[in-house]
Order: sequence, then structure tokens, then C-alpha cells
Amino acid sequence: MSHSRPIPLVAVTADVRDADGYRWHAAAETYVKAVTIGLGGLPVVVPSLGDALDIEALLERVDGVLLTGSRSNVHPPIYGAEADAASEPYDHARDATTLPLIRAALRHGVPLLAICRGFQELNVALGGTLISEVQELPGRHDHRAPVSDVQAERFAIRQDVVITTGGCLGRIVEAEAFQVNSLHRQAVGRLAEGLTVEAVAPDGTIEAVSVTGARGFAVGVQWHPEYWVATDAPSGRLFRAFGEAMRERIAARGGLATAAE
Ligand SMILES: N[C@@H](CCC(=O)NCCCC(=O)O)C(=O)O
Repeated sequence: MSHSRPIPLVAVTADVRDADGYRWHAAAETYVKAVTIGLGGLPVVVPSLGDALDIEALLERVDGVLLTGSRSNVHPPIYGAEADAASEPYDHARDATTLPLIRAALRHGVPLLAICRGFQELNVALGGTLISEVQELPGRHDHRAPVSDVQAERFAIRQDVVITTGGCLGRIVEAEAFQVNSLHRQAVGRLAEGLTVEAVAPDGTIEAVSVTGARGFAVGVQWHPEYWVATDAPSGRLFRAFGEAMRERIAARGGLATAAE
């Protein structure tokens, strides 16, 4: 059976958690649901196996990569900073997987959407740095999640972002400024050379980037478009653009290989 509108297969990155005597590789439901609801894709959670994961084989089979958010932080020595208790928790297995995955996806032109930690991984993967506890820095606002036991309150849309004029994100979301949610303690420090700023917060925090001259869709956002993808216009447009980029690549590669063909 061929699809008139192909269903992109989307690699979704996983956190590593230890519980009940097992090591789990997991992605939050909001991300995998956003792939289905937001772009009509088929999510596949990719274990953070580091060198044991055949990234080239993965990228041959998937149509895009979604880098998820996480409460864990990229290990600071990776970008030349000191590791201290304040920047914990870490997820070394995830770092060892996502950073090479980002570089390989960009090399092959595989569409990539990076969210929050994923956005920070994109900057680090291309040689940039991060700053920790951004809320403690002079002139910066508090970008952490509101204190609440209710997820909808933690992911509330409440922070202004201003879109870079003439950038790709502005064309995607069809807006010059809008509000987003904000659930992060770290932020971009030194922007990687290969990235273009697509949005900033009022305090100057970089909130979105694109990969300069990328072969395909390659966008990262510090906020969480997955959470309100069904109801928030900029979130929905971003996921639909990600989906269309994957469908264009599928078509350019001769369509989906399906069992019936
Ligand atoms: N840990 C990093 C990245 C932030 C991030 O991905 N947040 C998502 C977690 C959502 C939650 O708190 O439930 C940072 O803090 O900057």
C-alpha cells in the first residue's frame, strides 16, 4: 500500500533512567504524541546507546530527527566548562548519542527539530557553549518552569520571544513576536559558528536557531512547541513545517519504501 501523503518515520531521542533494577531509555509522551498529532508522523524512540547505536543505519531508515527536552543537562566538560553539583543531573549516555547524531543528521541533510535540551545539544554539537543557572546572571530573567504540580501550569505559554527579521523561523510561524513556554536553567553561552539566531527573549537569551546553510530543515528552539502543538499556532506551524520538510525529502528520495511496492 503506498501513501498519497507519506507518513514520515521520526527518530525521537531518549533519556536514560534507572528504575526497578532496570535501565530504561524513554521519551516523554508529549514528544511522541506531537509527532503524530502535529505532523502525522510515526515516532520511533531511539535508545541512547552511544557508540553501540549505528547512527548511519538509523539515518538511512528515518525521515527526521526530533531532539527532545530533558531535565538533565549536557555534561559541561564537553563544551569546556567545569562540572559541578549545580549543573546536575547529567545523562552521559544521551550526550554520547545525540551529539554525534546531530552532526550526522546535518551531514546527511536529515530534517532535524531540536527542543530545549535538544536545542542546547545542537549548539554544543557544533562547537558552542552553554551557561548554567541563567536566572542568576545579571540582567537575565528566570526561565525556569513555574513551581507547580500541574504540567499544564509548568508548560504555560508566558514568555515573549522576538523573531529575527527575515529568518526561516519567521517564515514558518508567520509572526514577528509571540509567547512561548519556558522550562530551562541553562542557555546558549557562545553560539556555535554554524548557527543563526532565529529568536531571542527580552533579556537577550537566545531562544531559537537554525543551522546556517543546512541541506535540510534544521531548527532548534529553547521552548516546548510539542506541549501545545494542537492548540498553539506557532507550535503547530513549526511541527507542520518539520513534517513538510520530511515529506519533501521522502519525495526527493523516490518516496517511501513500503512492503507492497
Ligand atoms: N536541562 C536543560 C534543558 C531544559 C529542558 O529540556 N527542559 C525540559 C524539562 C521539562 C520539565 O522540567 O519537566 C536546562 O535546564 O536548561
